[in-house]
Amino acid sequence: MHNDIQEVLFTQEQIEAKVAEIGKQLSEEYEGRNPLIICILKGAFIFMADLVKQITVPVEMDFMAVSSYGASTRSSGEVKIIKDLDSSVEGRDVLIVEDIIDSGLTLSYLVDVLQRRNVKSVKIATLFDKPARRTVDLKADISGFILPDAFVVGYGLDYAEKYRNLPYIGVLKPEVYSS
Ligand SMILES: O=P(O)(O)OC[C@H]1O[C@H](OP(=O)(O)OP(=O)(O)O)[C@H](O)[C@@H]1O
Ligand code: HPA
Ligand SMILES: [Mg+2]
Repeated sequence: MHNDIQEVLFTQEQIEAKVAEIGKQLSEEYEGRNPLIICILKGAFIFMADLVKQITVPVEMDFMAVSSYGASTRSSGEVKIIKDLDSSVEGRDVLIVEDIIDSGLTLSYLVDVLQRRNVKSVKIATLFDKPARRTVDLKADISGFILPDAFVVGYGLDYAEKYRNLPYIGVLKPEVYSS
């Protein structure tokens, strides 16, 4: 285990099994359709890569980069689009793939942006969810794991751009971000 990690919440094996389950569920849900899957960078890149391999219907993919945390463990409250989509979403069945929903600010902003671009439907699949931390009313259609109110890293999630490559998800030792 990495020295800055206090506790592993979900192991690589548990995550793999959950991602396979979500992939199966989405394949059934989108049977006969051709969804556009949007990966929210940077955090969702590992989940996206593992998830799409488990989806059996034809899909298209696009990527959007947003940021609101910077080098902090709290949302700045301002969601910045750093890279917008390459393709049009008008009339499309859109599936947003996200690593974590915490305050809900990032996704409530993005759902609003997509709806104004006249999508046919929009659904959210998140691997991790911290419902206790919501400041806006937002629910995912699929939530893989429910997390306690603690800042976590790994499997794409960072603190100040570090730890994204850990294959598990863990709680960071408080002294790492308070120092
Ligand atoms: O529900 P919220 O409170 O909005 O938090 C969730 C968002 O915050 C993180 O992104 P971040 O802004 O850290 O950018 P990153 O993905 O590049 O790390 C995470 O990847 C989600 O997109
Ligand atoms: O717990 C978290 N860890 C990393 N990034 C995050 N963005 C929102 N919540 C978190
Ligand atoms: Mg981040």
